[in-house]
Amino acid sequence: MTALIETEEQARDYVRRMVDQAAYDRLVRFSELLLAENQRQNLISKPSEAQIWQRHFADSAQLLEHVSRETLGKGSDPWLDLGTGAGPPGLIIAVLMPDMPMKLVESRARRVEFLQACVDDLGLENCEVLGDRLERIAPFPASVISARAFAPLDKLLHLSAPFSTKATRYLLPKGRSAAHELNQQKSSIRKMFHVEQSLTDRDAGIIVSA
Ligand SMILES: C[S@@+](CC[C@H](N)C(=O)[O-])C[C@H]1O[C@@H](n2cnc3c(N)ncnc32)[C@H](O)[C@@H]1O
Repeated sequence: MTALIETEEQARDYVRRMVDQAAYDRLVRFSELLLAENQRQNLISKPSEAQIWQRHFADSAQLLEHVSRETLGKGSDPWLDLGTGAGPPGLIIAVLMPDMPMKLVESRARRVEFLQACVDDLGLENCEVLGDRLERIAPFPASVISARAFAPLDKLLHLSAPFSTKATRYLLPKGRSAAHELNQQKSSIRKMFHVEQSLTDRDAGIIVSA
């Protein structure tokens, strides 16, 4: 198992090892855009500004440990990220996997504007921002559904069900509540998911479908 990522330097190294120079440069540019916009709207917590690689970029990038990158890419059903907000994890994944069709759903207008400006600035042709509530978006089959800090697990599964197929992989960073949230579900749901250790927080987990 990859060692826990405990510092900004380790987080940068972890992400850097995953990407080529062009993608790494895009992430550096995105960090600048995010920090600048965080002065205008509340996108990420102030304490996390100094830990952007650990708390946001590596925390998002680690989701790729739980998918088969060989089977995802051009021609795949889209990866759907719910409630993308400031960008994590969907926009970071879009940078890391430039061939993967990404759809980022976000309902708040100022966040949608920011996400779209980032997509344009970074030239992310694989990435579409869907600026509406998830409930109002026409369903499509998603190869992966990710969501960080979006909704409680039962609500999340209910809202995302129209986008889910037998082949859909759920990747749900759930912080410290992961195991507890999963244990609260009925047994048919519990059997479909398990909890993976987060690499960026020893007490956090990622709920992953089988
Ligand atoms: C707490 S933020 C998390 C943002 C980001 N995923 C992160 O981890 O930093 C949750 C986001 O989900 C969006 N959201 C909540 N319910 C939504 C819905 N039904 N449809 C689309 N977006 C929604 C909110 O506007 C907000 O930006």
